[in-house]
Amino acid sequence: MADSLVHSSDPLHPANHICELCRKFYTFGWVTGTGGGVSIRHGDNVFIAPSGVQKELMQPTDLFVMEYESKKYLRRPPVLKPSACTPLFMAAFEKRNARCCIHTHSQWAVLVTLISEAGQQGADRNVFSISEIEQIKGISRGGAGSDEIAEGGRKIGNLGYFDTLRIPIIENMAHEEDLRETLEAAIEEWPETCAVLVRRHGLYVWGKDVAQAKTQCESLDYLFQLAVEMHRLGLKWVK
Ligand SMILES: CSC[C@@H](O)[C@@H](O)C(=O)COP(=O)(O)O
Ligand SMILES: [Zn+2]
Repeated sequence: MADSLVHSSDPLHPANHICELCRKFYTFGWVTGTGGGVSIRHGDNVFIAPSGVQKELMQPTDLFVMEYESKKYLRRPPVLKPSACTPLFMAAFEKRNARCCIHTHSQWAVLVTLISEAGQQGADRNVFSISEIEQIKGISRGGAGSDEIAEGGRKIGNLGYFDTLRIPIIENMAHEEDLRETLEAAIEEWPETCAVLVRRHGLYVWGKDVAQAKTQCESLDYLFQLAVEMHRLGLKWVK
């Protein structure tokens, strides 16, 4: 029974999808050296990678399956432990109703947290901000991604070219799971963000589905790399 939870010929089945995404993300330098990972909430269950493994070599049978409501594991591969990122993935699922959360160790993400820490791109060292770059339009307000205007007139959907993208930065801790409290606080404080940067560590980004989480992760990494190059050229991130 437990193995049937991860056996499917459908490439978009979460067990297959997580393995395929990690193989792809490895080529971007996002999940190398066992760092990073992907979790998908599908139906009543959450699919989670094991801890300390080469994410690019995972097989569907390596995955943990947790029942979302009860938080009970329906499938626990022998010997392995669930990813240390699990509490952080769950924070995105619980606080933003996300269906996919990606954690990268992107060097571009780390570099923008270091430049911000040095205060060389604006006074607030705990926020990455950038404006008037076309790729900003690839980022949703809060991981919603719809184009409607929410009740009460609060804009949702994606940011526009003339909007300033702001991503909160939290300080790294000795252990991944210790980041949960500050990550949750950042999600609460920044209702429009779909991501949180972890200083000297990487990025957590989520979406209403895998496609939105993936495309936002790609857009953010593009913006982080551009920001580093802009900094090198002495250009300001925010006009
Ligand atoms: C290179 S160790 C990286 C880990 O400490 C952590 O930051 C991470 O991203 C992956 O944790 P894991 O428990 O292996 O899924
Ligand atoms: Zn990490």
